[in-house]
Amino acid sequence: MAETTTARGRVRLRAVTRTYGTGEAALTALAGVDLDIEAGEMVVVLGPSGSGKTTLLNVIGGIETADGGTVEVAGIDLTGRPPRDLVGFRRDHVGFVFQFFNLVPTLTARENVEAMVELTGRGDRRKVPELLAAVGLGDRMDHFPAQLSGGQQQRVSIARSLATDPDLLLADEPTGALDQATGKSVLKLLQDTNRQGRTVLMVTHNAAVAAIAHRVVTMRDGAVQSVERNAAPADAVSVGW
Ligand SMILES: Nc1ncnc2c1ncn2[C@@H]1O[C@H](COP(=O)(O)OP(=O)(O)OP(=O)(O)O)[C@@H](O)[C@H]1O
Repeated sequence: MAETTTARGRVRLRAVTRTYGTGEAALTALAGVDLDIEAGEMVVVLGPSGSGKTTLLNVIGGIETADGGTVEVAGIDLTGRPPRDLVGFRRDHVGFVFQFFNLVPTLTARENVEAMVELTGRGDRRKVPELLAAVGLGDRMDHFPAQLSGGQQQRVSIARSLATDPDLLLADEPTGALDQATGKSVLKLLQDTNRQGRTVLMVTHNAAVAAIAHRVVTMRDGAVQSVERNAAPADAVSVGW
């Protein structure tokens, strides 16, 4: 898999399509998406339910394959490659954050993050406590997910996604299950991550969150309806909803 250093964290989509099902049951999730994301950008994707936001994120993250068009992420051509062929791509380039955290309930916070290092062979197990401290969980590392609040669990999941040092962080409704104050602190963490140079692409229903983005992509019916640039992205702490 060839890549160049300048391409780290960059995304290029051309005429990307994705349909689920066939015949009368066919559902077009992506209907020809063109989108470029530059390395180091924070991009927020808005749009009504069913407009294709999650599918877009999954195609970029190599969790799903586009049926048509071209997909290039971090300088790697993913076009037509099935998810099973993209294990190495995901491991080396992408971090995922989900709405419901997806932590392993039988592992502590520290073990959840360590498991990612073990599974991928990337990152440094000795740095896991440092990572958890950086997301504000220095004193909760040995707690199990059920002993943590939703916001704390999301912090663990962000630490886990950063443990492999990804070029690109993909976050699908990361604040969707959190109250406002907790959600804001998670947003701040994602913004800090971006400010350290990592590309962040975040899907949300919450239009207020778009204020922190460099660019806001609005999806409708599987296509990009608009792309707007924020002249002065807001600090996550100042966002309210
Ligand atoms: N695995 C699947 N099988 C069949 N249809 C699917 C699948 N995943 C998504 N779809 C359909 O594709 C369309 C786009 O779904 P997607 O989840 O990408 O939208 P979304 O904008 O993220 O929606 P939401 O905001 O509700 O999460 C929807 O009509 C959805 O029902």
